[in-house]
Amino acid sequence: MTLSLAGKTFVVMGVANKRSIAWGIARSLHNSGARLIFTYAGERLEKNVRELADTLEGQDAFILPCDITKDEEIEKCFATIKEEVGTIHGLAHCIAFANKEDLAGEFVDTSRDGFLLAHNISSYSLTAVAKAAKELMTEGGSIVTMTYLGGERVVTNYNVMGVAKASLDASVRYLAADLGKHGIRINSISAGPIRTLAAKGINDFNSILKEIEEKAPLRRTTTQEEVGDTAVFLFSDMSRGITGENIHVDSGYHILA
Ligand SMILES: CCCCCCc1ccc(Oc2ccc(Oc3cccc(O)n3)cc2)c(O)c1
Repeated sequence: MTLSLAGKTFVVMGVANKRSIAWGIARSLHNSGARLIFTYAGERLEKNVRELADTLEGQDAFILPCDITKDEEIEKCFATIKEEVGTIHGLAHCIAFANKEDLAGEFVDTSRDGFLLAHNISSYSLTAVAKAAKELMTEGGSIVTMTYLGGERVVTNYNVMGVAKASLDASVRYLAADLGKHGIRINSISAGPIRTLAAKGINDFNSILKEIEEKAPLRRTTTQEEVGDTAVFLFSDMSRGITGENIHVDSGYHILA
């Protein structure tokens, strides 16, 4: 058993720029010998993803759009991937969104639309994508999604995204129960805060980073690289006995009261 992913193909969903967690996962996958397929949402990101993919030596990345809020788009995206490569061996789901006004103030004030939007993009999209990807995982596979501590306990300002992550975390367990018989594992990585484009939507983000540097057991914040390396472990045979699990890559912060 090795961490090598040579000869295997993985779909990475959610690269926005070089600071994205999805890009950290893509780089670790590439360094482990994987072939990569990138999907992005919104034409304006295609150039970013192409430029980043071109920096991966010897990687012949396939890049295509996928708006995960539309079932027909997901179907078309995976039909295209099936034509291009036939079989995939794993998928990284690094997609979430909530309206900025729902990431501040009090959770009790969340609108119905804001609640549904956050759950549609940040939680249901995993189930929709897993259903489509399952058909291409003819040799089994491994799915990894990104979650956060705010789905396990109250983190100020995380609000509706925390409730959506709780839904995502439960989805990982129910999907693991369904997909195991097809040789498909599904797990989550709970990453400590990283300064990404998404983090710009979080009020007072800097104070959280400072608190982590002062209090986390490892006394430092989390990097895209270490999240990427844990993803490679979850995509590799080294984690063949693990499904429905969540691994905290957060310098140990979650163990503190
Ligand atoms: C108050 C919590 C501090 C630590 C938050 C760590 C974290 C950072 C980014 C995370 O990902 C998102 C993704 C989308 C998102 O919604 C956004 C992002 C930017 C603008 C906007 O209007 N919505 C909020 C967080 C995430 O789930 C968790």
